[in-house]
This record gives sequence, C-alpha cells and structure tokens, in this order.
Amino acid sequence: MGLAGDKITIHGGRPLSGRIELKGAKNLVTKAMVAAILGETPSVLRDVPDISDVRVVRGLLDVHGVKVTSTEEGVLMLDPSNVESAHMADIDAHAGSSRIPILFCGPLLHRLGEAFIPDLGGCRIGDRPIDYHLEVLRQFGAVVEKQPSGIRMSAPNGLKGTKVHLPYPSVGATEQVLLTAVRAEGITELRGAAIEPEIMDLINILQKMGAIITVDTDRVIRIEGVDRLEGYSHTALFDRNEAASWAAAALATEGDIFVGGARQGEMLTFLNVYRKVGGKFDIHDDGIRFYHPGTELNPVIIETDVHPGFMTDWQQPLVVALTKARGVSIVHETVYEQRFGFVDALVEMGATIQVHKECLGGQACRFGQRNFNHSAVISGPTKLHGADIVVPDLRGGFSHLIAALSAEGTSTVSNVGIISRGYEKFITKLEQLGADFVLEG
Ligand SMILES: CC(=O)N[C@H]1[C@@H](OP(=O)(O)OP(=O)(O)OC[C@H]2O[C@@H](n3ccc(=O)[nH]c3=O)[C@H](O)[C@@H]2O)O[C@H](CO)[C@@H](O)[C@@H]1O
Ligand SMILES: C=C(OP(=O)(O)O)C(=O)O
Repeated sequence: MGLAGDKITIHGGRPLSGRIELKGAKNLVTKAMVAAILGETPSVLRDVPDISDVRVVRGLLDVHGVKVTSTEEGVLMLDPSNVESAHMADIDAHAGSSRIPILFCGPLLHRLGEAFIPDLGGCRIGDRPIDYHLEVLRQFGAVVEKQPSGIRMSAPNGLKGTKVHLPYPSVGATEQVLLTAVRAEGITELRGAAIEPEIMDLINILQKMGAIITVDTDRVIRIEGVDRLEGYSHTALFDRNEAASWAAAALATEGDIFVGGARQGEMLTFLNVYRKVGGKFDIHDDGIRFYHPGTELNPVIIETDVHPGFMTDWQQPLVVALTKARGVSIVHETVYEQRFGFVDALVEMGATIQVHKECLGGQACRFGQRNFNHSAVISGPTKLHGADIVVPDLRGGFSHLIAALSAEGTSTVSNVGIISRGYEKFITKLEQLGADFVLEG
C-alpha cells in the first residue's frame, strides 16, 4: 500500500519526543470529497491529509467525472461539472478499497438517477453490514438491486424526504441520510442520528453549500431539501483519532509529544480518560502536549461508545499504554464485535491480556450473549519484548507500532502499509519523534 517493503524493524525502548502536526480528519475529509458531487460549482477543501483513503476516494471521484486537482500541499479543488458525462469504466478497480463508495449513492442518484457501488473495504473489525444504508435509501425512494460485485441503484421517481429512525447511531448511515436528504424533495427527519464531530463538520460543509439542516437535542436531525447546492470552501476538522493515537504513543513510550492542530473540545472524553490513566497534557492554542507523568500509570475501566462516548478508534492504541499501568484495566468494546484481534501480538510480546465474550465493566451491549470476544482485561504493569508481528488493521497497526517502540529489543512489524490509510507520513513523524527504526525494502 505505497510503503516500500511494508515492513519496519524497530529497536524499542526509546521515548518518542518532539512535535508533529495534524491535518484534517480521515473520517471527515473523505466524506467532504463525496459532498463535492452535490455542488453545481467547484469546491475547495483544505488540510487534506496525504493518506491512502483520500487517494482511493480521489480515484472514485475521477471515475465519476469529478476533476480533482491540487496546486498546493493539502488543498484539493474538486470540480463536478463532468459528472453527467463520466463513463465509470474503472469502477471495479476501486472495489474493496474503502467504505466510502456507499456514500456516493445519494449524490449520484440525484445527479444521474442511478449508481453502481462496488463491494466495500475498510477495517475488518466486525461484520460491518450496510443494511441501514440500503434501508434508508429505499425510504428515500431508491430501487436497490444486489449484484455479484456490488449494488446497483436507481431512482425512477426521484428521491423524496422521509422519516428515518436508525436502530443504532451509525456514523455512515447518518452521513448517508445527510448526503441524500439535502437534495431530496421535501423534509427529512432523522432520529437516532450519530453526532460525531466529523458529522457536525460535514453539516457545516453542507450548510456552506446551501443546505438547510437543523440539529436538535436527542439525536434528531431535520433536513429541508433544496433544488440546488453550490461548491464549498472549507478547512477540514483536525483528526482527533490521530491525535489520540500519538497521545497513547507518548504514554506507552514514556515520551512527550506535542500534537499540533489538536483541540480540546472534540477530545474532552479522551482527555478525561488520559488523565485518569495518569497521562499529563497541556492545552495550547495551536495544539496539545501529551506526556508521561514519570510515575506509574493507573488502570481504568472504559467502554467504547458513539459520541460523546469514548471513541472505538482510540481503544487500540490506548490498550498498549494500559499494559504499563499497575493493576487491572477493562475495555468493553460496544461498537464493533471483533476489534481485539490485535491483542494476540501484544500477548506474544509479553502483555497479560485476556479477551472475553461477556460484557465486562459496563452495561450489556449488542454483542453480549453472542460469540464475540469484545471485552478485554489487561493486567499490568508488564514489560514488552520485541517480536515479529503483522499489522491486522489501521488502529491495530498503530498499536503494534507503539508496542514495538516501547518494547525492549528488536521487533519486525509487517504489513505497515495499512497504517497509511489513516496516518499521514507516519514514517516521517516517527523520525521527527526520535524513533529508532529501519524501513525494509
Ligand atoms: C470512514 C469512517 O468514518 N469510519 C468510522 C465510522 O465507520 P462506520 O461509519 O462504518 O461505522 P458505523 O458508525 O456505521 O458503525 C457502527 C456500528 O453500526 C453497525 N452498522 C452500521 C451500518 C449498518 O448499515 N448496519 C450496522 O449494523 C456496524 O456494524 C457497527 O457495529 O464510524 C466508526 C464508529 O465511530 C469509526 O470506528 C470509523 O472510523
Ligand atoms: C475503523 C476505521 O476506519 P474505516 O471505517 O475506514 O475502516 C478507523 O478509522 O479506525
């Protein structure tokens, strides 16, 4: 995935220390790029990170006739004026690369009256069905037909506003509703919406384009469809998941990292947990400094949840730091049923972590009484030692990196290309922070 050799040999035990800069959030930027299809004029998006998920969406937009150009680092100009005449011949080449294609449905149905969505990719951390997406699109009036390599859709009678109640506040399904409802005829009411900061920033973008969207209390969003949207000019929200990852790296390696661009507001929940673990942070106007306290870390009991809860994507890097805390920590993963695959490698490196099918440490979740190892018990402190490990997914991969960086001895971490799905220039950042490693190949 664009990284020579896809393998890093890491000599661990050196604290990561220094300053790195964040760009826009992977989980906003990719959706903002899709939103550009809805505009009648070009859009400009700033703070776009150089990550492979952005490249995948850029390829998909290209196939659909959206001209994406960049004359300045981190700035994309997205011109949708040729969407109607695009040929879409290469659409299958993008199958399986990311989860974003499903969000092309609403915008393409509005512009073309039809859409073909290839099979989805993204991290394999659970089944990740798209039933809510398809149901929502049907409610708007789309005809959905499953085909061997994807889904074909049409809207013979156009798309009409509707009342939607999501069974679970899914981020993607909420975005599906937003991107479809803004140009649908009439009013859409969405209950049970996800309200992650990245969704709020997508709403900012859609409002800039001319949409009318009201966010009420209790997860209710109302959208009044409009006839025409313009392009937008927007600077993307910072990547709070990357910020949390580097914060965890500072703790795990006993280091001190200034994360430029990180902001307090979107990270309140993370910062509370960080403080309880014993991590130190100083909030500045231009970023947040995260550092190890120099004393023992504390165990915590956390439950991942939808916003404003503890984000599931923060869990994997933090677990590495928890292997260094004195006592028993519990992480109950309630968003994805299979997000603890990465702990096998940590156990091989000397961590004491057990995974359980029961809902531990919190309330019963959707995955209780089923066959999913979705609670982890971490006993510490343990010293990690080097090992040969293989990255399983994006956040699991970052956690493997920081485990190897904090371990005694040498580790070989393979399949690190996956990490560039969501971490811009992570090799350069590791160099800036003084990591001791050799990139193979
Ligand atoms: C590109 C992107 O933004 N990815 C983020 C997005 O993923 P994504 O949008 O895929 O995650 P969702 O919020 O939709 O998924 C949450 C839960 O809902 C379930 N579900 C979802 C849709 C559906 O049709 N049916 C269904 O059952 C999923 O299996 C999962 O158990 O939100 C997740 C939760 O914050 C984050 O971990 C991901 O980093
Ligand atoms: C699960 C993640 O991403 P995606 O939905 O793109 O697979 C993630 O960012 O941790």
